[in-house]
Parts: sequence; structure tokens; C-alpha cells
Amino acid sequence: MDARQLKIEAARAALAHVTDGMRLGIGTGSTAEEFVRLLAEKVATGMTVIGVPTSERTAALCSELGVPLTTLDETPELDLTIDGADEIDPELTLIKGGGGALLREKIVAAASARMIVIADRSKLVETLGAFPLPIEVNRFGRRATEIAVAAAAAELGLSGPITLRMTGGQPFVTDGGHFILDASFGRIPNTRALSNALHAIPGVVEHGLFIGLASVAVVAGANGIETVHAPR
Ligand SMILES: O=C(CO)[C@H](O)[C@H](O)COP(=O)(O)O
Repeated sequence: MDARQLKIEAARAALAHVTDGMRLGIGTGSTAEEFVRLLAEKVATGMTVIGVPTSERTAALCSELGVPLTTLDETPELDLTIDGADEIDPELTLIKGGGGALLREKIVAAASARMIVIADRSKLVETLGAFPLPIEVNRFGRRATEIAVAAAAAELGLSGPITLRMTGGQPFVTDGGHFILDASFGRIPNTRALSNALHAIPGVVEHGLFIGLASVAVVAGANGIETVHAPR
């Protein structure tokens, strides 16, 4: 099965958790997009759901395919969010933000009673950090924030290149109008400590460590679907 088919299978398995009338958080990325396509088919045949998209990109796809949308201000409590991830550890702590939507993704996941992560097996890791950690920062003082991030990480024994995400020769700008720093710290055994340290830096808007948000991961591999539950 090719990579796209695995994403479709994970999305299809997660769709089984969606029931009529649900208020859904809808993720961002290529796996989440497969979920939107399958959800749109259900909507076309009569399922009634309302979705809060986690990015302008997802909003555009939902609108194109006829998935009804609302805003988090209109619907501030959601039943379920379904989203992809860049890395998933055994506790279901995640690295997210490869697609640059981590701020809205985290706000939406936190407003949801449950979050299901959909992915192929390549996203499962023992320890997070091979994937560079996205850190969304205010544009103002970006260099100073970068220095503060490096210093905070060093206090925790973490180091490595921190690069400003670029696209088409320009800094990548998030839906919220911020920049993203990608921090290649390598293995991050102390995710909670790093999360706290990053949140203490004024220029950091949010980071891509999702701790205690995902309740289930639906993971597709060559041998089928594996469902991983977060420890209670
Ligand atoms: O966090 C994300 C976007 O900000 C995505 O969920 C993550 O990058 C995974 O994307 P994909 O499903 O394309 O591998």
C-alpha cells in the first residue's frame, strides 16, 4: 500500500468515530485532507456535522467539498477533533506544525472533548524530536526570541540549529500572521519541561508539542489499522 493509501485508511478508520450531529475540529495536512474528503462523502449522503477548520487551507477544502463550517467563537465546545501529526510517541504526546497550523490546531484540540490523531506508521516514534519542533513566534523581535529559545533549551540540555521557516524565498507566515522557527534539538525526553520553558518566553506564541491532548491514535500500516490509546 502506498503512503497516500495508508493516510486514507487511517482517515477512514477515524471516520467511524464520527456520529450524526457532532461538532468537529478538522485538522490540517495531507492526512487530515483525506479525512475531509471522506467526511464530505458522508455529508453528501445525509450525515449532519458541523466543523471548525484548523487552517484557511482546510477551510477552503471543506467549503469546496460541501462540509458545513462554523467558527470556534460560534461553537466554542467541540465533541471531537481529528488531525494528523508529524510524530507520535507512546504516550500520545505529539509534534505538530509541519504544515504551519499548530496554533489553531492546538486551540481547536483543547476545545474538544476528544482528539483522534490519524497517521501512517512512519509517524510513530519512541522519543519525539527527529522531526524539527515548530515554534510559532511573533514577528516582532524574532531574533531575540530565537536566542531566548536556544538559551531555554540549553538549560534543559537540548541544542541544535533553529531555523526560520521559509517559503518561496520569504519567511513562512502562519494564518495568525506569525513566523515559525523549526528547532532541530534531536531527542526531546523532557517534553513537559521544554513546553513550560518555551511558554515562558514572551515572543513565543505557541509550540508544536501537544501534551495530553490526543486520546487515541489511529495508525495505518502494512498490516492494517492499529489503535493506540493515551495512558489515563
Ligand atoms: O501539524 C500539522 C499541520 O500543522 C499536520 O497535522 C502534520 O504536519 C502532519 O501532516 P501530514 O498529514 O501531511 O503528514
